[in-house]
Amino acid sequence: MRFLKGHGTENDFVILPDPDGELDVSASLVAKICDRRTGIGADGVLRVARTKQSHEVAEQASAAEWFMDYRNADGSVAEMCGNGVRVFVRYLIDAGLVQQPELAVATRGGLRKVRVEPDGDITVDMGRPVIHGESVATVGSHEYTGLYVDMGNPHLACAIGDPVVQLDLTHQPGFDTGVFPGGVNIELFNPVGTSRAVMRVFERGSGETRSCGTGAVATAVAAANLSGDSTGTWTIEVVGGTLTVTLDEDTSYLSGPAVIVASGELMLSD
Ligand SMILES: N[C@@H](CCC[C@H](N)C(=O)O)C(=O)O
Repeated sequence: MRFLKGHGTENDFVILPDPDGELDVSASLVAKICDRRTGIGADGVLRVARTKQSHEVAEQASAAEWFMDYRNADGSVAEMCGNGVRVFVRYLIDAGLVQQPELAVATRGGLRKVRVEPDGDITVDMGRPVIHGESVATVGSHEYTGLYVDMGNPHLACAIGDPVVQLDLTHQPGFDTGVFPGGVNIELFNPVGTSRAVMRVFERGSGETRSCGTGAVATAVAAANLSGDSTGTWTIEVVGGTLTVTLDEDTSYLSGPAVIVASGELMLSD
């Protein structure tokens, strides 16, 4: 099985090209691939499939040739991955599968329009964030109140007083399973000056990662909400780099780098 490896601000992915829909990618195979000691190591897997051959998203086939079949490191599926879709498009361009700098990608969370910028950064129209109110995350003995933001996938973005760099995120933070029965991605952030935040994230299905695109947008939404805004451009500093989030009346945009760093033949099997 051919694979590539890429990352967006160090949120890293194994890419499995599957243009003819031939791969049987089970949850256990994904977990083996993502294992950082016995596999390739990644936060998730991006299977590159044709939308028309993918029954889950077949209704998007008239608008998007390619479907980003995203899996978390534990093998679970997720609706959307903001950094994943940027790396996915970097792969499509590098592989010569698309030529134009603007295209739509099918995801379980719906169609996402993507643009390759002249400087090489990749911008995704992430859709309109939906705010569902407040909930609480627990890290160690500390409780942090945050905003439940739906980005196609669920997020709880908490502004905290403690420096995020000092948090111990080696264990799953607590959350209200009544509010998030399917789990949640938890962002903890420190607002810094105007329109900037430093963020760490504990992702559903992957644990702490060095960046999360949907989480960066959720963080911008929560940070803007704290300052009484709903629009503007935010710089989100993540462990693996810097992402730019723009919120406007109707939608949100995520921009940042995305690179492919390796390719090879996978010798793992189920
Ligand atoms: N890292 C991603 C989000 C991946 C999915 C997430 N773990 C979930 O289960 O919802 C991003 O960049 O958005």
